[in-house]
Amino acid sequence: MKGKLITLEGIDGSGKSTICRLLQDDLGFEGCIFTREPTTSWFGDAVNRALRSDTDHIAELMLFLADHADHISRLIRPSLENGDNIISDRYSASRCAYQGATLQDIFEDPLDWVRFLHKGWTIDPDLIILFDIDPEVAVKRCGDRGERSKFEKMEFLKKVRSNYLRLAAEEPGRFVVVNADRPLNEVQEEVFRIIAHAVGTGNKE
Ligand SMILES: Nc1ncnc2c1ncn2[C@@H]1O[C@H](COP(=O)(O)OP(=O)(O)O)[C@@H](O)[C@H]1O
Ligand SMILES: Cc1cn([C@H]2C[C@H](O)[C@@H](COP(=O)(O)OP(=O)(O)O)O2)c(=O)[nH]c1=O
Repeated sequence: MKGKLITLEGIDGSGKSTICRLLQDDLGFEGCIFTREPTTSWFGDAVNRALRSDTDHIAELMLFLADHADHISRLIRPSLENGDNIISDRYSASRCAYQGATLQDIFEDPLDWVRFLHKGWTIDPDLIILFDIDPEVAVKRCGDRGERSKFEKMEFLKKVRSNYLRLAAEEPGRFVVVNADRPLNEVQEEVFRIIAHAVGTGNKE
């Protein structure tokens, strides 16, 4: 693999998509490929359909995994082999953190189980930027988005956040934890610097 894979992670409302848009608009990162999970393929459509209904949590996980497998074979692997750098708004850590929370009544350690399900076929990111924020702040930022999604409930997001922090603690070499509860320009400055350093663009914005 010649390119670098960088993923942006965090609870809903942590500011990932906003930073992703800013990265996409910045000339310093114009050589990067921008992508996301859930993807925009029909697998991603199926995932979004599951998210809008009361789909069984195991079934939902399997849809997320199918979307991930398709994402890897169609875009991630060929792009990395081609030497392209990739920035993905959510990736496998979202599954460990979110499904590690939805499945907590079924498994003793659902995070570990979900992580295991990726082994042997996924491509691990070179760098995971975790946008860390108190769910109270993130939910306030989302306004009425909070009413619509079952994933934007406070207690649930607290569990998701703690799962993310556990992942980061277990793999400190791969994760960078960014305090996302700061003015946008400060978060942007830090994230741009981290990514520029990782992909070697020389962009110091
Ligand atoms: N640093 C920030 N400070 C205040 N509001 C922010 C900040 N970053 C993003 N927002 C706002 O918070 C909301 C959620 O941000 P978004 O980027 O969609 O989060 P995510 O993609 O992580 O769910 C948006 O309305 C966005 O404009
Ligand atoms: C990629 C992924 C997302 N999700 C959740 C996080 C979000 O609540 C929802 C949709 O993701 P997304 O569209 O990225 O939401 P947001 O922009 O609000 O962060 O799906 C999982 O539960 N598991 C996963 O593997």
